[in-house]
Amino acid sequence: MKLLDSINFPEDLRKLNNEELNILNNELRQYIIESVSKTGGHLASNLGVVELTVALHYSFNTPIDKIIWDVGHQSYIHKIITGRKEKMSTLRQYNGLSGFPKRSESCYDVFDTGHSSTSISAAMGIARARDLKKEKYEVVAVIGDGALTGGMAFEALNDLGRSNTKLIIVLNDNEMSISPNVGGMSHYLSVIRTSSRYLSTKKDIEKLLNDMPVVGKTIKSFLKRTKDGIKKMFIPGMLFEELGLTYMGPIDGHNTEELLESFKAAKNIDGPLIMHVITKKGKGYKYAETRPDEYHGVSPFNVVTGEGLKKSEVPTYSKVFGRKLCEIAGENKNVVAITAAMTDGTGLKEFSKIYPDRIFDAGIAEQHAVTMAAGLAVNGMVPVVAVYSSFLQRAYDQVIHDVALQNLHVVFAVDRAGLVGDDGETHHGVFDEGFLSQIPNMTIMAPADYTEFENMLTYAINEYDGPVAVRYPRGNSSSIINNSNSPVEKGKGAIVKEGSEITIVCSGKMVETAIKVSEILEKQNIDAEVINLRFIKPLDENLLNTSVSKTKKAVIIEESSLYGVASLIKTIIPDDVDVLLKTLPDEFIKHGSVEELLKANGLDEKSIAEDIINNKWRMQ
Ligand SMILES: Cc1ncc(C[n+]2csc(CCOP(=O)(O)OP(=O)(O)O)c2C)c(N)n1
Ligand SMILES: CC(=O)[C@@H](O)[C@H](O)COP(=O)(O)O
Ligand SMILES: [Mg+2]
Repeated sequence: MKLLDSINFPEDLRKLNNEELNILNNELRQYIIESVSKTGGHLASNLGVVELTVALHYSFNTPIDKIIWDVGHQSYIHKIITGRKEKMSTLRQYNGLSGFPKRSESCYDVFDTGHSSTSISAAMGIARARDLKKEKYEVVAVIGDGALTGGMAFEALNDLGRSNTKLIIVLNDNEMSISPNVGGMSHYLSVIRTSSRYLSTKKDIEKLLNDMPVVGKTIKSFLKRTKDGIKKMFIPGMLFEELGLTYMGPIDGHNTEELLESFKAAKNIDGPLIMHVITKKGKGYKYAETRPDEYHGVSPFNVVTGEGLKKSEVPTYSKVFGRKLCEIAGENKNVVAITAAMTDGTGLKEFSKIYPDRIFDAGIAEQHAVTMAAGLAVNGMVPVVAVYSSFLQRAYDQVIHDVALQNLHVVFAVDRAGLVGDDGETHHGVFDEGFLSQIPNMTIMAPADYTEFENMLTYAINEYDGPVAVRYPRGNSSSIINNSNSPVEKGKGAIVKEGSEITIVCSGKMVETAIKVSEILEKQNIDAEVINLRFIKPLDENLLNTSVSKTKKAVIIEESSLYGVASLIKTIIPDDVDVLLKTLPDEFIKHGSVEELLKANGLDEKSIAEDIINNKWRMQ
């Protein structure tokens, strides 16, 4: 019988003594390794917060006291001990548990997260509402050192510091973002981490200073001159103190006793407090401990060897992007790459090794990354911003205000465009076609295969001048599309398959789907023409209207939100043409495999063909 068998909710935890808690922590760690080895997910981050999560739910009266998890990828332990242990086998699967906190899943999930650096702002809102309603409970934001590099976190700290709002921030510092953390804040935290003194509160410091035997004239005059100056020498976290928060730490995030004592002390400190907790990402699993970046997000793996169970020889779009950018940068010395803490995910690892001086990791700071790119462009460089579609949402005004308005040549490599699958609503890249199309001066391309992808990257970087985006999906593709090697010309699409009865309009990954649809239709003696837009903006209106004027029926297929480019295309098709829109609905798409989600939303080739055959047409 394992202790974990009797643990389902936090009240079960609170019956345990410290020794039992330590046993439970070990059992939880093994449980997570086994479970995530089957489902995949965010392993290293969760291994690093086992003791922290148990101590939080032990110390705070959840769900009355509220815990907000920044990003939320590290909330698996939280989910296990808040009634969802048995459901962990459904993690990130269609109709299963989300990989992030979801209010719809549990009252213990206080705020939905997924994108970084939102927890302090959300916690402040929750705490301010508490105070306005004269309610009494603790509000705790758990934020990682990576997430703390996000601009929103600084905005919230600035507001919090002088607000005197009772709020506890637990800074989970493991020196890692997905890759090793970067930036001045990360350096500042490392200075504190390495400080030999474990000073738990400011009061201890003042006691230390008052009891300090005053030795030597210099120290005495120095003491007299500025007590704060001495504090700066001794007290870690003065940056936070000067912002108006009480700093506690550094605290050993794997020492349950120290955590419990610290949380107990924290409850008695008025106003905003930041607890600097030191943890190890990947703790307790040797592969994840030694390679926390590789084990940040994992597919199902063999626990003994640490090896992934699924291996594909076909390179991903990200891999093809990184390889092509290295080639282009070898000839074009003005090319620089920019990432917002996603070097590995965007395929820039090779680039960072070959051109270490020509890549800039902004931290989890997409807004800064985009405007820095604008600065690089205005001063003669050709910046390539590699960014996931959903994370680019964070920098929408920067794209408009700092890049497009000045018509600067910034290249956006928009990765994870379209459904991403397991990460769900917060991470699907289904809005970028819409939100980028609306921006004047913006040009948008979507490759249908790797040949087209590489040609579009070369065109965007070396031939084009102005704001330009190339959007491409998560994962890999082995499709080879007819005409994909024809020269890239601004606003020019291509006919992939001639037909006479129906025009199928599509771009990117959907071109392969459209070809499969046309093959199903052919068996029903329906002759379809397939148009590969290639350019989402500007659209090839001539090609489009020539084809639809011939067939008088158009099916527009886009793996984007309904009110994206498909709706735009519909407005330029003549009124006498029947139009069928096959897009994602105007709602947030949950998690699941991409195949399941496409099918669930009628975007698999069979569903599209059936709609056409069943004549689900809709006049303008
Ligand atoms: C706006 C945004 N940009 C990028 C990401 C991708 N991302 C997810 S977790 C992560 C690193 C988080 O580091 P940290 O907060 O230190 O958490 P840890 O994994 O170390 O526990 C990043 C960059 C994101 N979720 N949101
Ligand atoms: C939690 C987070 O936002 C990232 O870890 C994201 O899950 C990475 O996505 P990919 O797995 O598509 O790189
Ligand atoms: Mg971290």
